[in-house]
Amino acid sequence: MSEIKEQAKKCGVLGCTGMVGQRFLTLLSRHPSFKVFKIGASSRSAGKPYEKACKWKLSEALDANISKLVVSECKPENFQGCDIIFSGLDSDVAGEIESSFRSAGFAVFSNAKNYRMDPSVPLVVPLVNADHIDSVANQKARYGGYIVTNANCSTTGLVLPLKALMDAFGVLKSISVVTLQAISGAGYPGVPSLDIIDNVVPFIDGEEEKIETETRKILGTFDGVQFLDAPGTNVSAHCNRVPVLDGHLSCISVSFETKSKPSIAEISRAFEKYVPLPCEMECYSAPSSSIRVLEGVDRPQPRLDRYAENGFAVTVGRVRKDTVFDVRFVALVHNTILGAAGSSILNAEIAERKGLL
Ligand SMILES: NC(=O)C1=CN([C@@H]2O[C@H](COP(=O)(O)OP(=O)(O)OC[C@H]3O[C@@H](n4cnc5c(N)ncnc54)[C@H](OP(=O)(O)O)[C@@H]3O)[C@@H](O)[C@H]2O)C=CC1
Ligand SMILES: N[C@@H](CC(=O)OP(=O)(O)O)C(=O)O
Repeated sequence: MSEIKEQAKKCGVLGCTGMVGQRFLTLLSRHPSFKVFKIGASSRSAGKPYEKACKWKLSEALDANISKLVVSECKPENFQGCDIIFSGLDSDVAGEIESSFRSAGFAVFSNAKNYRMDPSVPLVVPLVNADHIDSVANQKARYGGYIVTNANCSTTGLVLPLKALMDAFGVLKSISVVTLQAISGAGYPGVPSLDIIDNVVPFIDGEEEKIETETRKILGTFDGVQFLDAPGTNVSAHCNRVPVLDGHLSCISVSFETKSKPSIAEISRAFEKYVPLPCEMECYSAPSSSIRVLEGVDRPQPRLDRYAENGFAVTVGRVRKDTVFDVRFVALVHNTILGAAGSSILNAEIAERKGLL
C-alpha cells in the first residue's frame, strides 16, 4: 500500500479469506510496524478485490485500504518485496505452498499443522517457548528462508498454564484435558448448522492426537541442534465442538511429579506471576498479563472472557483440588487470536527483536 512507512515491515498474508486470514488482516491493520502489502488465497479468489473475494465474518469492519487490495495466487513471485509471510492456509495446500516460500528465501509464520512436528521446524507458542525461534538459523542455512509454526488452538490454551506450573513446580506427570471448542475453529463454512445448533459433537478429527504430541514438543527444549520433548507430560485429551462462535474452553487436571504438592494458593500465584519472554521484550502484541486468574465460581466463559488482553491472554478459573490428580482448573483461549493469527504475529515480533527478519 502506498502509505507504508519506510521502516515498517511489509507483510504478505496467505489464506487471507479464511477465519484465520480475516483475523490476521484485522490485527495487522492496527499494527504500528507491520503493514499488509500483499494478500493471497486460492485461484477461486485470485484476481478479485478482497471485499469481493471474502465473506467477512468478524464484527469489526476491515480497513478500507486493505479491503481494496487484489487477491493473488499463493506463489512466491507474487509476494516479492514482502519481509514477512503470514500463513492461514488450509492444511491440504499449506505444505507445498509454505515450503515454496521458504525456498524462495521468505520468513514464513504458519498456522497450519503440516510442519509443526517437523524436526527442523520450531513449534512456537510465543508466550511459552519463544526461545525455540533461535532454531531458524539451521533452516536458513539449508533453505534460504524458514518456517515458524504456531500450535493447534486448543494446545495453545493448554500449554500456557502448564508452562507456568512447570516453571514453578517442576515436571508435570499426567495431564487430562477436556475441550469445548468454538465453531470458528473449523474454518469457514465449517461445521454444518444442522450438526451444531442445539448440539455438542464429541469428535474433532485429529485434534486429540495433536494436543497430546504438540504439548511435549512445545514444553520441551531446543539444544542448539534438535528439539527434545519435555519429560513426563503425559497428556490425555477429549475434544468436543460446541455452539460458541469464538473461544476454546478446556477443563484441565494435572499431577505433579514432586512429592511436596503445592497448595491451591501457590498454584494460583504461579499463574499470576508467570512472565513470558515477549512480555519482557515488550513486544507490541504481548499482553500485560499473560494468564489472567478469575475468582468467580462460574468463570471463565467464552462470551465474557475471550477478549481478555485483546485476545492475547489465557484466562484461568476454578482452580481447585482434584480427587484423582493434584489440581484442576478451567482455561479459555481465543482460538483465532492467541490460538492462531495473534501468536503468528507475536512470533514475528520476537523474530524481529532477535534480528531474524
Ligand atoms: N480457525 C482456527 O481457530 C485455527 C485454524 N488453524 C489453522 O489455520 C489454517 C487456516 O484455518 P481457517 O482460517 O480456519 O480455514 P478456512 O477454511 O477458513 O480458510 C482457508 C484459507 O485457505 C485458502 N485456500 C484453500 N485452498 C487453497 C489453495 N488451493 N491455494 C491457496 N489458498 C487456498 C482459502 O482461500 P479461498 O477462500 O480462496 O478458498 C482460505 O483463505 C488451517 O491450516 C487451520 O488448520 C490453526 C489454529 C486455529
Ligand atoms: N482443529 C481446530 C482448529 C485447527 O484448525 O487446528 P489445526 O491447525 O491444529 O488443524 C479446531 O477445530 O478448533
